[in-house]
Amino acid sequence: MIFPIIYNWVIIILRTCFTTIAFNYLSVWMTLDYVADLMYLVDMIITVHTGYLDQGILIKDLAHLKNRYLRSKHFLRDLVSLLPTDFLYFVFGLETPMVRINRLVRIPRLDEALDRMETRTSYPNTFRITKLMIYIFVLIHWNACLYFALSSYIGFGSDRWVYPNITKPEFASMRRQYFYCFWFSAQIFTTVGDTPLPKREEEYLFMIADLLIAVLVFASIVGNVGNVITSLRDRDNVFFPNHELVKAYLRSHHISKELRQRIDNWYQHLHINKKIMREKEILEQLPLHLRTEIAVSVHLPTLSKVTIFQSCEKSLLEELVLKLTPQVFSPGEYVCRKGDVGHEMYIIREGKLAVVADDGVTEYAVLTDSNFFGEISILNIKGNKSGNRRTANIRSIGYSDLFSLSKEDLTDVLSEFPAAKRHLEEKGRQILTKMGMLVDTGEEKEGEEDNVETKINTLESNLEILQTKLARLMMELESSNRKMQARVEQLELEVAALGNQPLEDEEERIKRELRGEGVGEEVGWEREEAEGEEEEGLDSKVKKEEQGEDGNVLTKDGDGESTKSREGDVEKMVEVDKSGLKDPDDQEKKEKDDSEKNKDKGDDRPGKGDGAEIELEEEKEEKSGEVDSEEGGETAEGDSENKDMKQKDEGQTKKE
Ligand SMILES: Nc1nc2c(ncn2[C@@H]2O[C@@H]3COP(=O)(O)O[C@H]3[C@H]2O)c(=O)[nH]1
Repeated sequence: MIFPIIYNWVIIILRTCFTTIAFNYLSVWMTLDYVADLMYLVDMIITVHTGYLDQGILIKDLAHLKNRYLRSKHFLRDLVSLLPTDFLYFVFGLETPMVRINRLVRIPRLDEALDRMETRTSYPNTFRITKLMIYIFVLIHWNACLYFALSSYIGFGSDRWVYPNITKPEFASMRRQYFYCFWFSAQIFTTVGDTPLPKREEEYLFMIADLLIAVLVFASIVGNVGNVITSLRDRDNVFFPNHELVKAYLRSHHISKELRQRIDNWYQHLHINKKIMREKEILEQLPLHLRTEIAVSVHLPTLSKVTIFQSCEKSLLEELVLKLTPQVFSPGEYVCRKGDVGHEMYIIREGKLAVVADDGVTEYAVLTDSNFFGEISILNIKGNKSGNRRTANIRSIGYSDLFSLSKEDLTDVLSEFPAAKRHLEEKGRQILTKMGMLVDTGEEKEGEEDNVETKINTLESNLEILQTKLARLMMELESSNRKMQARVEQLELEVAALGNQPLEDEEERIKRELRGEGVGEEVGWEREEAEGEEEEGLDSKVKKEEQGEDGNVLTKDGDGESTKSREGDVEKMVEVDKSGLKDPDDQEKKEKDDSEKNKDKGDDRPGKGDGAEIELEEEKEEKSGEVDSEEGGETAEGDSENKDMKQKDEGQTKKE
């Protein structure tokens, strides 16, 4: 649309005012006219098919788009600009191209096109200046055309102000006519003041209008050019630090000429080699992902040449690239000095640097592009005698273009990429060994540390096992306490109840009772109930602990070995606990066995009616005897078992 609109704006007025030009190239104008019209038409079709965003969603439905366009004011404007006014040629003749004046109303579309170009172009300032030049040209061109038309109206050569007589050969040519008028018009607008004085009122009016345009419109256009130039300078200021300010500062503080010279050279180097120091600031407004992409495409080639980063994953490089700060060092300048505390490491982007002795002359090594240095003092290498202090002086030989990476950023990145860390440390260790600044216990210490770690882990798991055991033992203790208490209470009751019986009988009964032979149904049952309750409680507790949430309490730490060993422990403990708890079937079986045993033995203890409970009691006692003897070894069986139990019972009674 830029072409047809500018064409119409320039040519229609030209052809209207300069009739010779219009007639001499009539066929050209006619062709171009209809090409421009065709473009106007195509533009309308394209506009109908151009989707738009509605709440972030691209609307592409043709019927909807058509409807929207037909209802918009743009459609009216486009339609007016394409009305076939050319038919008026038949009325006014071909010498009146003014009939096409409606083509000019498409001008807003030109603005739109230029705005879009401005946001897309990589050279916005050049574009802005070009746009302004076009506007100025069109303005002067219109003025020139009108001047010629006015001169024609007043009469060529009738006074000094108007265009000279075109019958004179030197003013007759078409080109002369146009150039003269354009020059005259430009002179008025720029208010150079070298124009002939107007003679007639029309001439005065023309001059007044022109001067007003010059003051208001032209001045604002020229002002815009000024803005463009200022923004160009601002751009430079953003790219490069403001040298003028620094210069003024140096002068006001009477800085030595030599230092000032060095600073000037540094600035010159930046400008000549287009070194941009404020990258971070410039790209700050972009979202992070775009910034990363830019930084990666700009700096990745340098980074991937650095040995330590060659084998690194892209993600590490991407993380790293955003943290790099560009720095430029001048010839002879020290990047770091031996003994200083290290805060950052450096990657050489371009330039040469020397590792120099303290005398500043002896060079131990020269570091070039894609090398790095300054890592030793920030890596906390074990056994490094110099700690966090620089181990060497590094001096820039020429101008050096470096990337610096702060200690914090490096630590952050390396914590996620241990391979790169090892590589860096290895290189640092090599240098330190060469210099004799590494305490060789570094490796052993590492081994020791590993050892200590394993020990701590084992201790921790053992502690857990012990805690579980302790919990179980505590529960058992509590349970036996309760048993004892119940028993004592029982005995007290019995003593009270039998208070009136003869002392000898009483004594005999208590003795029997203490031996665990029981005194009768009631007591036996009571005791059994109490114990049963306790056992049930304990049983469920043990089961709960045994199973835990996932069916295995001891798999919590995910350590296979320790889990296994602890499982063994649990089994033992469960056995221990179960010794006091009976499975009903087992109990029945055992009861039978025991009664048979008693029969065989011809035991004179009370028969089934009285003795069943007492036997149960005994069994329990037996089991608790097993608990006690569990850790000691095997449980005794048969008679010996009973004897043992009796002894134990006696012991227990004594305790009571
Ligand atoms: N000490 C020493 N440092 C070197 C040598 N070559 C390169 N360097 C680097 O110089 C850097 C000086 O600062 P650091 O001690 O932090 O880390 C050092 C190394 O990265 C060398 O031969 N000796």
